[in-house]
Amino acid sequence: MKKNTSEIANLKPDYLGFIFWDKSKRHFSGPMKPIPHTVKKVGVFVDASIETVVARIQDYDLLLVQLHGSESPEYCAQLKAKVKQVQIIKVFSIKNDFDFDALKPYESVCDFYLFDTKGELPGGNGYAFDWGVLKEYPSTKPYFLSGGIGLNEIDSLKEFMKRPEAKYCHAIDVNSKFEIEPGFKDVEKVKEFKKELGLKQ
Ligand SMILES: O=C(O)c1ccccc1N[C@@H]1O[C@H](COP(=O)(O)O)[C@@H](O)[C@H]1O
Repeated sequence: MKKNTSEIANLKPDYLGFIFWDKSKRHFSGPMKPIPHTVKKVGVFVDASIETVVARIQDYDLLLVQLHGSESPEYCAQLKAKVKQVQIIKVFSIKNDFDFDALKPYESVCDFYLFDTKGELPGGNGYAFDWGVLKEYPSTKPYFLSGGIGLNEIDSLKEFMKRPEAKYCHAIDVNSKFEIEPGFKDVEKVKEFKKELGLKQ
């Protein structure tokens, strides 16, 4: 599968994700080219064993892991105990509404939340959820906003960022809406996205 990770890394995003779920069209394996040291590497996993996650962290010097499956709070705590320096992003998928009580057991065992759209796949579904749901966000933990975000969402993103519920929005996560084909991103589109949002080029 063709990938242009280096070109995207050269745009200096804060984070760059590598998908280690082997059923994904974007599954990453093999050698990883060096990327700018300011770009934090994130490993994306779906119900992988702790041993597998630890092995990938060591293989690729991952600084964060993004857990897209039904990983329990105990799983997160065990993982954290093994790799203390690695930050954990626990993903929650939202359809029309969301019971924020589900976050409570994760408050002390992960570093970030990520809100994605519930779909057929555990991630990478390519469509957005109604961010209005986040009006009820009860936590002060920083979160990633994700799920089908593309150039068409620029205006609504700008509106969202003005709302109180965006206070703890730490990063905007993009994926399939910027692809020419799975795993191969459109560099010009990503540049445009950054420009439209007033982010450093
Ligand atoms: O992209 C995938 O194939 C994937 C598979 C399994 C788990 C997560 C995956 N992608 C992540 O999903 C979110 C949302 O992506 P999209 O914008 O809806 O395409 C993002 O964090 C991807 O890295």
